[in-house]
Amino acid sequence: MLIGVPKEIKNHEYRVGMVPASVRELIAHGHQVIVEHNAGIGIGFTDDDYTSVGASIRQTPEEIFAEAEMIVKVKEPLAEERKHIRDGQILFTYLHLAPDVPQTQDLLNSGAVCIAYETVTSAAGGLPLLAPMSEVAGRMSIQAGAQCLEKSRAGRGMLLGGVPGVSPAKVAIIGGGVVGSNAAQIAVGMGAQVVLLDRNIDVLRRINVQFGAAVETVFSSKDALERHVLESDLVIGGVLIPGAAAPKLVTKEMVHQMKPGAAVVDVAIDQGGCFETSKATTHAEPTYIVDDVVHYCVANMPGAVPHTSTFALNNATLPYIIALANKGYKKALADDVHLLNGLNVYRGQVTHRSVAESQNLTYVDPKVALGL
Ligand SMILES: NC(=O)C1=CN([C@@H]2O[C@H](COP(=O)(O)OP(=O)(O)OC[C@H]3O[C@@H](n4cnc5c(N)ncnc54)[C@H](O)[C@@H]3O)[C@@H](O)[C@H]2O)C=CC1
Ligand SMILES: CC(=O)C(=O)O
Ligand SMILES: [Mg+2]
Repeated sequence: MLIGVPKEIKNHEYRVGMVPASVRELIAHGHQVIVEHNAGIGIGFTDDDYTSVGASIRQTPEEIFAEAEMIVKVKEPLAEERKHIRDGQILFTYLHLAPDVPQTQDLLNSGAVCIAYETVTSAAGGLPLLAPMSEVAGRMSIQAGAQCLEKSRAGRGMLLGGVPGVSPAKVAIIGGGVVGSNAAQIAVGMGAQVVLLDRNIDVLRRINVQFGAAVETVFSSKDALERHVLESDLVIGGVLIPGAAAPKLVTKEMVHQMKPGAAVVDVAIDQGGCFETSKATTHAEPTYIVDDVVHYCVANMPGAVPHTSTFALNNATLPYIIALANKGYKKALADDVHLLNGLNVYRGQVTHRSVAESQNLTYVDPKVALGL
């Protein structure tokens, strides 16, 4: 198969879909790989690093999209990339379609086979291609939140861990999955007072086993959520209903009642965000203020640490890229129900139930769509 790796064009996005070591593996499997000029330069990989393992370089994204049978990316294709996606082409990347109507329409119109990293599942019940980036974003969320609490960012001017004789900041983490547990780890490490809310008791049990008394676990009723959000200096949003738009758990009124200079980091912004006041921001301008509350809502947080993130992501995606390339999409999807769960759009049809429901579109069972 001919596989194409374009350079990412989202604001301050320096990750790349495949590192040279992965390209080498695909070439060892008998495939061809074309890489856009300087696609890996943000993490120090030159064109020579790619050609030395057997890839060919193309100067423009147009050439990559025109030639490749499968496109391997990191972020969802932006409007100018979507113009190039072709009928029958495989697109393997994060998509986050539920809150993104224009992207969904363009992908439906393209006729492409669009497999979203974030809805691929695993036998263990997790989301193996989302997890590595959620680990990164969860850990970063506390770093970002700590900066938002600084006075220069319009924060309350509080140190997360306090100092002897002065209380630490209170951090509420909504959602105890991969983002939430990684955020808790860093917040505890920095000495904050940490409360974690989830609606799944098994998740709260796991957090309790992991952190003991260092993290207070709370069942996320409306009442408890409101109380802890209003009491906190920093609130992290890390909820997910796979494939669906994030539930708006923190209302405008709650934000209005938060302490002046408190901060929120809405990691779930890539699925639309779980604060009513959230709107996606970029690394160039990561924060804005609503009702004296600092909001950090960057939709590609791991892009800020592309070295760590690219390797973490590529370690997880490589086996699936190899399966798609070796078997072709039909057999790869037929053989692996977990990869099939990643199929969001198939040649003009929405094949993920939550995406379809989020946008009132007709859902077609992926097995029916593929004729399996
Ligand atoms: N902004 C960024 O750069 C990044 C964003 N993300 C996003 O972060 C979000 C969380 O991802 P993961 O931690 O991997 O998901 P996960 O599935 O591991 O955890 C989500 C948790 O949310 C909980 N939850 C769902 N509905 C809830 C509710 N109403 N109240 C309280 N808890 C609720 C679930 O029980 C689960 O424990 C996703 O939207 C993901 O796409 C992930 C990586 C990077
Ligand atoms: C998951 C995601 O949105 C990211 O890694 O950018
Ligand atoms: Mg206020």
